[in-house]
Amino acid sequence: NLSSDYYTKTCPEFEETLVQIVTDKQIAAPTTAVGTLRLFFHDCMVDGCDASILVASTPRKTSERDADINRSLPGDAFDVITRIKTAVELKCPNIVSCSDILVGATRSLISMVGGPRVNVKFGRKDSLVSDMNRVEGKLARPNMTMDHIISIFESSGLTVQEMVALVGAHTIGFSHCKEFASRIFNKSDQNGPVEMNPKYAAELRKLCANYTNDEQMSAFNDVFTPGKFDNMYYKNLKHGYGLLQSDHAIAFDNRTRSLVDLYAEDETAFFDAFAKAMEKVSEKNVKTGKLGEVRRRCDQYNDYKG
Ligand code: HEM
Ligand SMILES: [Ca+2]
Ligand SMILES: [Ca+2]
Repeated sequence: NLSSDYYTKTCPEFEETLVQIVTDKQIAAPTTAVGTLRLFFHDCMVDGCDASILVASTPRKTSERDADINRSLPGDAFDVITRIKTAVELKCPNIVSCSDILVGATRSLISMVGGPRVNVKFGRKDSLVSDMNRVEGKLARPNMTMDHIISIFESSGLTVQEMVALVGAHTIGFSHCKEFASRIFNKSDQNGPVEMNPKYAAELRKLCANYTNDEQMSAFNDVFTPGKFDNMYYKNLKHGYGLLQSDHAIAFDNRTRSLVDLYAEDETAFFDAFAKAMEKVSEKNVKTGKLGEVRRRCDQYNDYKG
């Protein structure tokens, strides 16, 4: 039921408005792209792309966005979606869903930071549910085993190949020190033939020396080209510049190594694979028809009584 011209008749200004706002926001706040890409991924892995992650908690119910793993999602990502929704509601009220806005914004931001053109379709409805308890087990964590991480992607219908391509998103953005502290402060989880580059590890120890007091401290996921969507992430892994334990591990696991080699050699192969996998993520399990609604506010269901 999704289509690329879903809003052509009902909201012809949707795309132009979205691109304008996304562009202004990314220039004013350059971390918008990374935050929005992660927000998209965390929405879509939990019950499909349905803006379940945008709903605010109420005194009665803690929503997805307050699940532990989602707490670090940056405000700028939520903000760009709110801005687009507000502008689009003025032009065509009650037509464009929040889930379509999140998907469209992510697509535009990826190409703004140098990534591939992703062809996304529209027509998703927004969820009638957002529950922090639905998040557990659907998103991988950096210190999980490769078996566990693969099984999480597979239970969402994603292959090992798609997983390796999607994690290439770590070519941009940051991770807080606590996400990789165990790797740099006690060498407990080095599990590849290549260890973390010692100079890199020393720099990270310096950066994160005070991380238990200063929880905001974070490092670039891709130390060489942190703001550019390219295939540098895969090149880094092979030389011990992977930041998270999970990043490092995919370069040396038998099931994933050859794909890392391919994407490190051939950026076009990575871009094609990333775009295809992202399209798949954006379409799986989406709600259409009566299974959802077009929210008037992205952070509230339409029947919200306060
Ligand atoms: C093995 C699977 C994955 C694991 C274990 C993982 C884990 C993480 C962690 C721990 C962070 C740091 C969060 C923080 O400290 O604020 C992060 C950041 C990020 N992740 Fe992943 N991730 C995975 C896959 C993905 C995928 C598939 C995507 C998107 C398609 C993605 C997109 C991002 C982005 C863009 C950031 C940077 C966010 C920012 O700078 O605000 N990740 N990831
Ligand atoms: Ca969702
Ligand atoms: Ca990069």
